[in-house]
Amino acid sequence: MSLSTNKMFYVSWEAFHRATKELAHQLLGKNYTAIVAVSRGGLVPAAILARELNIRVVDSICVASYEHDKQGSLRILKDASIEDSEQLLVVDDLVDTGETAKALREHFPKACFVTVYAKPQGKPLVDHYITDIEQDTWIQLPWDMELAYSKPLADK
Ligand SMILES: O=P(O)(O)OC[C@H]1O[C@H](OP(=O)(O)OP(=O)(O)O)[C@H](O)[C@@H]1O
Ligand SMILES: O=c1[nH]c(=O)c2nc[nH]c2[nH]1
Ligand SMILES: [Mg+2]
Repeated sequence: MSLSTNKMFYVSWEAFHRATKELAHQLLGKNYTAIVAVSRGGLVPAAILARELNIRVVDSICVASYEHDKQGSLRILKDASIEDSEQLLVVDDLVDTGETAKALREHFPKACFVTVYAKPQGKPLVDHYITDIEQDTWIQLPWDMELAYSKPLADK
């Protein structure tokens, strides 16, 4: 979905860290040996999961999506050098329409695909996620925001 919605779900750094650690709990003991972060949004949860699961092999796949192009088209700007396997975790911050996840699943068919947030349309494409978000809601991630003064209610 696009940012034209006015329903927002604001995520603080702490909330993001807490949710990603919860994701790490779900994945603990499954013996994943490598991570591919889906850049850019997947870089932050990938670092947290790598630390919690003690995974030291971390790579990235850099993608760009086209809004006006046909559905499902995703350009790979830089591929990962890690081979697809059942021990590979592919990490993104969120799944929305599922187009990114769909393309990456085709790219890494054996891997486990995880996100922190999932909207209904994209949910069937992820193996693990933590928080459900409504389809018409925009997730405001902490790296896209800054602290700002807020007027008292009485002055608004
Ligand atoms: O399920 P979808 O509809 O495909 O949307 C999900 C993707 O969109 C966002 O990335 P974006 O393409 O905005 O780029 P970024 O990660 O570089 O910010 C997000 O990080 C996911 O990768
Ligand atoms: O920051 C973001 N929030 C979202 O809800 C979203 N959906 C796709 N891409 C997104 N980026
Ligand atoms: Mg992304």
